[in-house]
Amino acid sequence: MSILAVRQLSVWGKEKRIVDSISFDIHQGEWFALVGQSGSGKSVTAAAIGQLLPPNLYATGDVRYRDKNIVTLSETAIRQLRGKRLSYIFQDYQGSFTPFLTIGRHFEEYQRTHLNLSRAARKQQAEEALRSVGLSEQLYNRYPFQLSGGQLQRVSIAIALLLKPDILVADEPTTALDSVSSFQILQLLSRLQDETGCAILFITHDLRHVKKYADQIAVMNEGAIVESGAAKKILGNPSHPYTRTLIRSMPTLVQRDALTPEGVLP
Ligand SMILES: Nc1ncnc2c1ncn2[C@@H]1O[C@H](COP(=O)(O)OP(=O)(O)OP(=O)(O)O)[C@@H](O)[C@H]1O
Repeated sequence: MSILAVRQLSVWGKEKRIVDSISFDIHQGEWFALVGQSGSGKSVTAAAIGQLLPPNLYATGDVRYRDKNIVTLSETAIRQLRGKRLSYIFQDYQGSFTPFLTIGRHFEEYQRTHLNLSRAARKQQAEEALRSVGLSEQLYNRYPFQLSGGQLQRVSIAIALLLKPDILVADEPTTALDSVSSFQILQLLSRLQDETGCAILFITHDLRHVKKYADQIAVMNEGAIVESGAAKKILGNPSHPYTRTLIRSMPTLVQRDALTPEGVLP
């Protein structure tokens, strides 16, 4: 059974339709990748799901989470859902932090909104969460500027997973990181997904990440989904010309695939 069922979701701007009646299902514990070139509508789709669109855009259609259309939930209801059941991490992790608040205060704000815990329990929970993403609990008292990009993205993951959501929306979470940090963040997400059983909606234009981690993919082009299904099948045998072009534009993916088991080109 799907945990999130997206049906005929469209996103409209003033002058045009940006996302064009797309449908897909995400199942419990699944890594679902939404892929496509820059500007194809991935981020707007992710934002529409949690009612995070900027004011000049609006969504129509159905996004079912536990039999509720969450696109039409009230502001209060969607706030409760976001964070508790549906969490987000973003490419721009810097933007998620307030420079003059410590890491601990960022946890606190989140905990106070969603939980009823004593101060000591909040601190203990935050320190455990920091350790779960491979960070020292000493970062609790530090300010965002004292952490590296990779560390800050780890903190946002720790906060996003604090309440054990059913779905984590990860919108290009590694784009702003160097390749070593990106690799570590993806490994971390994969481990935490195994541990928590959450589904991940992973937004990316990098098919190398998809190849390694995704169970299912949907390929977006100009606001529409042109092809979707099991990641292995689509990457191994794409049927849509756009998907084929996307795969061809990833030289390392093609080259690695083209190598024989001995590591040479046939
Ligand atoms: N606030 C906005 N107002 C008007 N148009 C917008 C707005 N935000 C995004 N768009 C347009 O919607 C389209 C899809 O943008 P979106 O950010 O979803 O693409 P994307 O596939 O996520 O790209 P990227 O990989 O570069 O993040 C683009 O043409 C973009 O210019």
